[in-house]
Amino acid sequence: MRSRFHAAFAQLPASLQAALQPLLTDDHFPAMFSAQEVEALERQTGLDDDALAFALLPLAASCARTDLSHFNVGAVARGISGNLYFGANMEFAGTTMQQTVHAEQSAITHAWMRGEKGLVSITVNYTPCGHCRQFMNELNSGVKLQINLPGRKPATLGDYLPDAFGPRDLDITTLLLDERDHGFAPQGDELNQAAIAAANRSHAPYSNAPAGVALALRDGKIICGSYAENAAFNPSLPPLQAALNVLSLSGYDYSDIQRAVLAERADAPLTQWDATAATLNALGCQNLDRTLLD
Ligand SMILES: O=c1ccn([C@H]2C[C@H](O)[C@@H](CO)O2)c(=O)[nH]1
Ligand SMILES: [Zn+2]
Repeated sequence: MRSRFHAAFAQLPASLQAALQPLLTDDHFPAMFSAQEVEALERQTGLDDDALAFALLPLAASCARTDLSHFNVGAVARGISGNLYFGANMEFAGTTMQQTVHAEQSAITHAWMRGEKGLVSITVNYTPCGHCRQFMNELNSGVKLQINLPGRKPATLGDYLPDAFGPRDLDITTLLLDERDHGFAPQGDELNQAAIAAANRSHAPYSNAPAGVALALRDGKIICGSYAENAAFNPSLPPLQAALNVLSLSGYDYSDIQRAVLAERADAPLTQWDATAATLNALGCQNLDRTLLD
């Protein structure tokens, strides 16, 4: 089991420890459980869906990277597939506040990057900030998304974000987690193709500037991130953040990154290039290439 989990794991109920132990042995445990694993965990522990998600929060929160705040937020998203996905906040020293990934954004984009098509609920150990409520309002689950917080009755996004501004106000009908293919043809080596595939899945209806990042790790693994725009623009999540999120949740470190590729349109009104290069630089990676979508 990765060392990050040790302290949180030790605090879990004994029955949950026993059920989880065999699933956590790999240092690169994917920070998610399939519907089948969830069913087995519930059978072995007697916990129901929501109780299991709450019980897993300390483990999710232990994935946080909070050099600035030391305030670890954990989230567990449940997909319509029945899978559970961890999320945790990430802060990036040497960059800007704007690069921060919130735990709720982390769980949501994690689910998306693993192919989930919609979310049923999100369980969080602190009340979601306004930025996260707005980020969640981009999802195809809409205001029906269930939000579970410690000590509160289950409520919906609609309860937490009344009178919301969202995609419909800008006449956008393709929502976050909807299946999307921008249709750019694969080109270049495997890493370039992975970045293009990530860009093809990106949610960029406001700028029409699809973008994706692929990271090649020293062990040969490739991790991808797709750009997720938001109707309110600022809560958008850059493609590098989406990739670093999966990397970190999967038990890798920034020093495991060997090479990165950003895929974006040459003639797009926005570019991810400078921000991607700056953040990667701060993480000690200078090996970034750009592949142009056409
Ligand atoms: O809803 C919230 C509020 C804050 N944070 C994180 C962001 C930052 O890393 C730290 C302090 O705000 O907590 C979240 O993850 N979710
Ligand atoms: Zn937040």
